[in-house]
Amino acid sequence: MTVKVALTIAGSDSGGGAGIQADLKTFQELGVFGTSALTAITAQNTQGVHGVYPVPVEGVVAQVRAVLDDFEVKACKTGMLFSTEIIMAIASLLEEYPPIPLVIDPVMIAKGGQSLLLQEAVQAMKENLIPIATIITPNIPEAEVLTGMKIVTDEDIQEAAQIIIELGARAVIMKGGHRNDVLEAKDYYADCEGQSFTMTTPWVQTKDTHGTGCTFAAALTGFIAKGYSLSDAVAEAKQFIQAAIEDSLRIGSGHGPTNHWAYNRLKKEMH
Ligand SMILES: Nc1ncnc2c1ncn2[C@@H]1O[C@H](COP(=O)(O)OP(=O)(O)O)[C@@H](O)[C@H]1O
Ligand SMILES: Cc1ncc(COP(=O)(O)OP(=O)(O)O)c(N)n1
Repeated sequence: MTVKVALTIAGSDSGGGAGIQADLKTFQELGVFGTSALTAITAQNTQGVHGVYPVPVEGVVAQVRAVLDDFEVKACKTGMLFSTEIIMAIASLLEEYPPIPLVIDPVMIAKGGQSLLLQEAVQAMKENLIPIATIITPNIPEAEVLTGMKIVTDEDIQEAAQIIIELGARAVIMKGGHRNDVLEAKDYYADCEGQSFTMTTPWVQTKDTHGTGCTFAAALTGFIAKGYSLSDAVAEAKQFIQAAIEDSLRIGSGHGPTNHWAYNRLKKEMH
């Protein structure tokens, strides 16, 4: 069996629920060998982000280059990118290598309201990174920033998805975790070939949702690295995050992390 390798380019969450830590835990659970390039260190726990310390751009580039020069990376994910400089450097670096499926989680603001992407960097993300994305995974507030439109209804979600595809992404999944008006966790997938579908799971009443977006995008990246089609990878990632939210770990005093072991536990129970 050949081990598949995935790369995450993201920030560190000292609390272990989001960022690089969530990505690597998720890759591990999927049997994918995780490699990483840190863009920033955050002092973070379940109560919030207490400090952000960006890595110098040459350090980010050196990490990505070290991984890509040595491993056959099957899928790459970006998370917290923090600045225009880091975004531009990563976009041009990735173009030096043979194309790798690229999952962009356009991380902007943490649950506690702290900024993980400088406002001025949004334009660089739209112009330089989204056009090379295999799939981008915005939550509703991120999709509002990327499209400049207010998103309330299902029709708004579909319209915003089209705008994001027109920015150059091959596919988009609009995550529904920020919709308070629904009893279901509804995510909408659309791609540049005209395929679209909605994935719905029961809404879990919990405050332990720290890192849901990172974990979902990491699972998607892991399944792509394993060779799943984009639509199958999205569907399986949805199962992964649903299990991780349902089987809460109840650690920390604020918004606790999701349970990265839960998907495999559930699979074992089913067999
Ligand atoms: N309380 C919940 N119950 C079930 N699924 C949820 C819940 N909150 C978020 N999700 C799911 O978790 C994934 C991440 O969504 P979201 O929380 O919107 O991302 P982000 O962490 O980037 O804000 C999506 O698949 C979403 O539907
Ligand atoms: C280092 C780091 N990266 C990303 C995030 C955002 O994670 P997300 O999955 O969107 O979850 P919440 O922060 O919204 O709970 C982060 N917090 N830290």
